[in-house]
Amino acid sequence: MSDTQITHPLVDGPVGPGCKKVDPIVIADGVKRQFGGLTAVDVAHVEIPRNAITALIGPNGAGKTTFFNLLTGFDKPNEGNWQLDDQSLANVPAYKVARRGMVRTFQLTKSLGRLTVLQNMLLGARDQRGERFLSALLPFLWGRQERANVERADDLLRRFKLHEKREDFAASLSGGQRKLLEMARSLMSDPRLVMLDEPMAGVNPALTQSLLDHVLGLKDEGMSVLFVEHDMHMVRHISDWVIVMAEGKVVAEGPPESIMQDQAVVDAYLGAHHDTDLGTLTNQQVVQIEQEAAAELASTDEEEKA
Ligand SMILES: Nc1ncnc2c1ncn2[C@@H]1O[C@H](COP(=O)(O)OP(=O)(O)OP(=O)(O)O)[C@@H](O)[C@H]1O
Repeated sequence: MSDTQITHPLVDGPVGPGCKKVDPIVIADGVKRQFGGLTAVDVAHVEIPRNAITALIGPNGAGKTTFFNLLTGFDKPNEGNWQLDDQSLANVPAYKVARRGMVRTFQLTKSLGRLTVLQNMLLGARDQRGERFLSALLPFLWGRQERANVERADDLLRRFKLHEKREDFAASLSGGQRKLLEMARSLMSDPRLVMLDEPMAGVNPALTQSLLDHVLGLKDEGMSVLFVEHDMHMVRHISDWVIVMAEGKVVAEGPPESIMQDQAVVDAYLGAHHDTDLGTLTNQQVVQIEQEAAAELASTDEEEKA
């Protein structure tokens, strides 16, 4: 495949794995993470474009989540460097990475489910002055900050149509509403780069469009987005750029329309089933096909018994 011939407005030079971007927000070099004998991540060089929506895709076990965890300080690499704008983030703990503007959504776990929606939002605030020594001595500072945080939380909850649920336990939200809350919470700290981990997982079709619109809205507000997703519908429809990982490495990158045709991507995803159209087979369709097959089998069984 002649990657070297292709150019793109986001890219400085030829398009291909590890290509330089015109205006990168993140640059990572030589990032490696091993678990025992397994090399989960081995990224030689990758750049994330600014003010664009970038999808990180790849088969199960490709190292996407591990790479996410490394970039955001939730895990430590064996080696490697990366920076957000001019600031190196290697060995910076997760809470400081978030303060510097790179925020990842984190799942609404059981314990967070026992907090209200509003309390969850306040957990995402950048500057929890009430916890600081000086603020403990000067409680009026705390009060002012707290009010500002609640105001911001309320604004975001209105925007994400969760305001009526403000005082409800987060555990009572539907799968899609949880995803919206996770996204809204990440915006509490005014990030420059929002990292979304499988934003479509468990979201029913009624909320899909709303979620997609919210992600597009982040870009309109000047943020950059990096998301991990298996749902090819989402990847195809909202991403400006797609990075493909397999066996810990970046094996392809490019705009969605051309990446879906790329032989390395087809190989990584589909193995021998090359003639399946990657772009049209979404997770929901796979579930539907499986359900139809199960129903078909059940009815065949019934007929045989009769
Ligand atoms: N804490 C860990 N201990 C040992 N092995 C791990 C650990 N975390 C991840 N791995 C391994 O590292 C590899 C990459 O896993 P990772 O979860 O990053 O892949 P992924 O691309 O996100 O996969 P998926 O799409 O299934 O979520 C896998 O082989 C996985 O089993």
